Amino acid sequence: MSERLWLVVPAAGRGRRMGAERPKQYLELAGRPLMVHTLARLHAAFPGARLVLCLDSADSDFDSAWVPFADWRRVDGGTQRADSVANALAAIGAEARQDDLVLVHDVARPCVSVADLHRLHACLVDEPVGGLLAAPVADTMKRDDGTGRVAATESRSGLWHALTPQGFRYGLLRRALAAACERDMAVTDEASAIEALGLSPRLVCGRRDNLKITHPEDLALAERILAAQWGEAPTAGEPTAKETP
Ligand SMILES: Nc1ccn([C@@H]2O[C@H](COP(=O)(O)OP(=O)(O)OP(=O)(O)O)[C@@H](O)[C@H]2O)c(=O)n1
Ligand SMILES: C[C@](O)(CO)[C@H](O)COP(=O)(O)O
Repeated sequence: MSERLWLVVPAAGRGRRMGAERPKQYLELAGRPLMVHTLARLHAAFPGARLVLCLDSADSDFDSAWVPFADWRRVDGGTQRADSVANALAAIGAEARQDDLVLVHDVARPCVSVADLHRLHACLVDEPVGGLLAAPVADTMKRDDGTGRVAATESRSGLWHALTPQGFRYGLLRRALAAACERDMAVTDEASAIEALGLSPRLVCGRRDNLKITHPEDLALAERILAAQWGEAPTAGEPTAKETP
């Protein structure tokens, strides 16, 4: 299969659950804007990839000097995450081949390890359906009764947390997102759009510390994760040592 790799980074969210004065991708994390960490990790893993960065059209915080990729472009985000990703795919329609691999990674996941990125890519190179990084659920699962009390304990067997990146062939992913949009389906990740076509994306076991920064307390946790991954207090520059799980 083709070796051309596209990276789509949805970064057009407003960070409402974070409740900060600016979108969370611009908050400081270990001395740098959160987005810088995410882009640095992706670049460390795939320096020759082509990047498509989805940004809010009214974004005034972004600085193009943060982008380490030689081949990159900015596209406007959409109303939902899936709309941002669909815009990115439409923007590269004239260049992308149907079987090009597209990895979609949330800007809000700055702790993704280079080892996981490489493992996912290796698993997807000859995988026509595509797949995603995911982590098996480790806790006992409760269902609530709607009043704040437990209605039932659910089996965790076979349950996984969906992480990113999620990687699919360009043509398949574009078709899947268009079909989901036509059916007005709420898709919170790429895999669910592919599943709606009757296909089964591959689950690639990833590290649990590939945290999606969502709530205020996640920032401090992510700083500790980055420090542990680097094996030292975080400083400027590329994360290198102790990246392999
Ligand atoms: N219209 C949107 C909504 C989200 N995202 C991106 O999708 C990822 C996952 O979304 P989430 O964590 O929900 O981010 P926000 O939408 O920013 O957060 P919130 O839902 O709390 O507002 C983030 O990288 C976010 O920037 C996007 O590109 N376009
Ligand atoms: C894509 C994703 O990160 C997988 O866990 C997630 O679905 C996006 O988060 P959201 O909060 O639903 O936008």
